[in-house]
Amino acid sequence: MSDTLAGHYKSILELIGEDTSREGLRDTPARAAKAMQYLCKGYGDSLAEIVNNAIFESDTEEMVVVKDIELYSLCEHHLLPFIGRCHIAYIPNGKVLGLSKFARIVDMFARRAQIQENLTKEIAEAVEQVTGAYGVGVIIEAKHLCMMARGVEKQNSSMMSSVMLGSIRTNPATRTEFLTLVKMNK
Ligand SMILES: Nc1nc2c(ncn2[C@@H]2O[C@H](COP(=O)(O)OP(=O)(O)OP(=O)(O)O)[C@@H](O)[C@H]2O)c(=O)[nH]1
Ligand SMILES: [Zn+2]
Repeated sequence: MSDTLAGHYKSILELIGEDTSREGLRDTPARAAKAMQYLCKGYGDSLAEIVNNAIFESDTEEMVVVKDIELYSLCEHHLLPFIGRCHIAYIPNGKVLGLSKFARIVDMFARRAQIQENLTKEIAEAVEQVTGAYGVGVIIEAKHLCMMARGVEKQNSSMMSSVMLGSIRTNPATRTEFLTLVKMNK
């Protein structure tokens, strides 16, 4: 698979007018293949393996927020990176999830070809599925290289997307609490 991918990168380099035998490019097809496989490694992950049973009993029913989780993803339209931060809130229902697992869930879905809206939804649904929480909220703020380095070339615009599920969706006070906690200390 790696060799096939490297072969395709070699063809791409030739098609853009490069000389693939020059010293600087000799290992580039193999490197690029490895990098692309890394950027897309989320396809190989499963939620159960990622979570690794790190779910703990707890009687807290107060909102937990994990914010500013960096994310690197690939826009599925141009295969260019979009880069940003993800904020996740949930209201536990008898169980809390190991802290690092939120970042692992973000990576599992970000490390694929994505659009931001679907990424946001997939993270929210995974957190809901794993925790059985009363409510889940996910916000992503990201900058898309396809809008910065090419196309409309807008350097300062960013995209915000959100998905609220359960009580965070239906209870306006809870939703406001999440938004307030995300904005704190910014
Ligand atoms: N909604 C959404 N759109 C995205 C995302 N990433 C990239 N896009 C958009 O996908 C669209 C693809 O539009 P097309 O007209 O098919 O492609 P294009 O000619 O390369 O578009 P331009 O970027 O406008 O030059 C563009 O408007 C991109 O900005 C994303 O995560 N969410
Ligand atoms: Zn794009």
